[in-house]
Amino acid sequence: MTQDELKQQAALRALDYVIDGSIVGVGTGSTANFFIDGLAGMKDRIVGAVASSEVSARRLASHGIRLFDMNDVDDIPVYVDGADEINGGLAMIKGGGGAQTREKIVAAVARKFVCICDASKRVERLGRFPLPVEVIPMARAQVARELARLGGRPVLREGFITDNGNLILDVHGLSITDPAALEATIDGIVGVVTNGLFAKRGADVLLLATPGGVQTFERT
Ligand SMILES: O=C(CO)[C@H](O)[C@H](O)COP(=O)(O)O
Repeated sequence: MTQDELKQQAALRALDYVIDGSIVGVGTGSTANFFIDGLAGMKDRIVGAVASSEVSARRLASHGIRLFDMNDVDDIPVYVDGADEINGGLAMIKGGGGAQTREKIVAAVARKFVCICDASKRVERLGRFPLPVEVIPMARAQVARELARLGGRPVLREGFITDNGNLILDVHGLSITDPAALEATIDGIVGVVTNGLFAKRGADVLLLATPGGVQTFERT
């Protein structure tokens, strides 16, 4: 079974969590794309969706799914998104697609975060995947110095501008022993918009697609 087939299996299982008559929070990435395509098959049962990126918004719209602005929405029962890494406590690294800021905003409002992944994303310890940090352009060098002081090796994502008009520094080599503490520390650096650690607001449910089937894990 290919990685894409596994991603699709996890994504389609997440359709079971969609609540009729609700506005669905939708993530970004190749796994989220499979979810969007599946959601199209039940679009008459939902009110619409809020997207965590322009690219997901376009894909939702292409299926005729009604889009809502986050500022007009105060209840999102379920948010479905992928991850770059997820640990046993359902803390994640996200932002491989550079969308972590909007993803965090939608996830913050959502009552339930359903993470959809193929088995390669499940790790014992977060940090092999470089941590994406969204940075205000004029603060790039200053933030890079601070991240280096934390033991990381920040690398500018060349040619990439976020949906918010900012830059991404991908930070290699961080030792992430306490994801929530590091998330707060990095967010405290002046000029950082958000970082890709989702520990304060981790997933509530992980749908992990393995060759043997989709396994469900719930936050305890
Ligand atoms: O955080 C993300 C985008 O910012 C994605 O969820 C993450 O990069 C996983 O992507 P994919 O489903 O393509 O493996």
